[in-house]
Amino acid sequence: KRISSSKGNLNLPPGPKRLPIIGNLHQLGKFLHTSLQKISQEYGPVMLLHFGVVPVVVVSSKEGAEEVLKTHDLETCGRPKSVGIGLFTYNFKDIGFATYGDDWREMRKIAVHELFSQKKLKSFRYIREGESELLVKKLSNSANETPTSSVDLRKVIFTFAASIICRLAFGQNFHECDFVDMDKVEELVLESETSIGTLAFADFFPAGWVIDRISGQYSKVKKAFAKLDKFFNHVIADHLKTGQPQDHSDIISVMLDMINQPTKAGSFKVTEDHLKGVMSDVFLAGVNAGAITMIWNMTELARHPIVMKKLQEEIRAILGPNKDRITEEDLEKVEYLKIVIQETFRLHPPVPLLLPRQTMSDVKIQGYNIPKDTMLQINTYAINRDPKNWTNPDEFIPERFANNPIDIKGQHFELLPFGGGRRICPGMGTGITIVELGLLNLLYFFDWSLPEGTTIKDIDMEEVGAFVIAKKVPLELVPTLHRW
Ligand code: HEM
Repeated sequence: KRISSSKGNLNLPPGPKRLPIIGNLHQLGKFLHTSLQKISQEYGPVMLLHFGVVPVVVVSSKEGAEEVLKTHDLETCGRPKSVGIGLFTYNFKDIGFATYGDDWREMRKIAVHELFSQKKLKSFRYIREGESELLVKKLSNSANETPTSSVDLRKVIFTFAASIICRLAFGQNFHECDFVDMDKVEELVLESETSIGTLAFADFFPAGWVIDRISGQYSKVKKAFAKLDKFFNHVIADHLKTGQPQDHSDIISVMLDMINQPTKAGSFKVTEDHLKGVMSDVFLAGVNAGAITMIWNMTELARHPIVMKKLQEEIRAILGPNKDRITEEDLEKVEYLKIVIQETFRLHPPVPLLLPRQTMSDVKIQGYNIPKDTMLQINTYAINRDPKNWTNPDEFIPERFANNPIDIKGQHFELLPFGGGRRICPGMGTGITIVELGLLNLLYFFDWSLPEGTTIKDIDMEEVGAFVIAKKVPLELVPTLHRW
């Protein structure tokens, strides 16, 4: 659908000139968030581009984000239907890419009730604390090796995040499970994420599907999806095998029950696609974003030894020496850790463009007319580094958040790592707890150094990803058990 100002007197946002068919695709580099940040520095905080023939309005200011996510939340909380995304979302039957409406509302309600409510958050505490102890045990073994060697923190952290998410959402204890190799879980997540990126982008090329098939991309994508789908089938089969229909202990059992229940004509009917759609969201969004957040935190700390030292001294002074284990009560005490995480979210928002929105009626954003059915992207990466909002925006300075009311919960539009409005991340509480608990364990029990012969300059900061942006090169650090 084209948007043009020729009909009526629409005050459309400015934007770079586009070419026929490909629109502005040729002006976009490898990463959308950084390319769009650069273009917005020339064309302003609300601009109109064309991805192929699809018009896209990009918002890169705090004020614009507030207008979209607060003032016009209801008019803008649709999701564009990218054909490619349909595969991994089981035909948009998930939560993240579901069209705004009754299905989305029902699915989100089930997820909040079964996964994210305060009650569930409390009752899953033993899972998170237990997995943290395993994390410490595993790293202690590496730290005790002589000569000392570095660990691949990406692997360790992904396994930690995946074990927690899969136990609380899928009721699956991966340490005792024979159908998934925990050491390869990060491969499964990252392959799927890359595939989703390929698919989402292929949509914008007029002959995208054809090009993809020729280049072999599509077969890779299909393989990644088949692996993920097989994993979900195993989890479901496992639930049916142990089948205790009255035991509503996890979201899978609850949804399986709903699938089998008769429903009144016209009312919402849960199907296997809905179940797998939610599994896909939880597994990919939950594991990936949480693990990546922890990795970026450890990366920035490794690059800033003074901050690392201050943080570890503070944590150890507050918690006291020789603790056997960290509990979630400890999280309340470690203020400096919270602001380090906040500053890392600012510099490395794991989902820099949030998920795309779509206007459901004509709206005005920052005085510009945005017609119905227009795709909207909020560039939080650009907002997070906007000198109008932050001094020395490219520097890692956690102290900027000390005695500062700005938080990450969607009410402060200059910092939106979990998005905002009605499509705000429902896993925010779970995500924050996993990240804080994992980092607190890593930082209380271990001292960290760079592998021998390397310096801070060798830490590679290159990014990779589509919707979720990760550190490309795994982070290798040497753990040493802290001696009191
Ligand atoms: C540090 C961890 C996490 C970060 C940074 C994060 C970030 C985000 C962001 C930015 C969005 C898009 C919000 C928007 O469009 O305004 C989102 C949506 C979503 N996230 Fe998260 N997330 C995290 C953890 C989780 C976890 C642990 C889960 C589930 C287990 C989860 C499930 C979802 C779902 C289902 C949506 C779609 C919501 C909707 O469209 O209604 N996320 N997340």
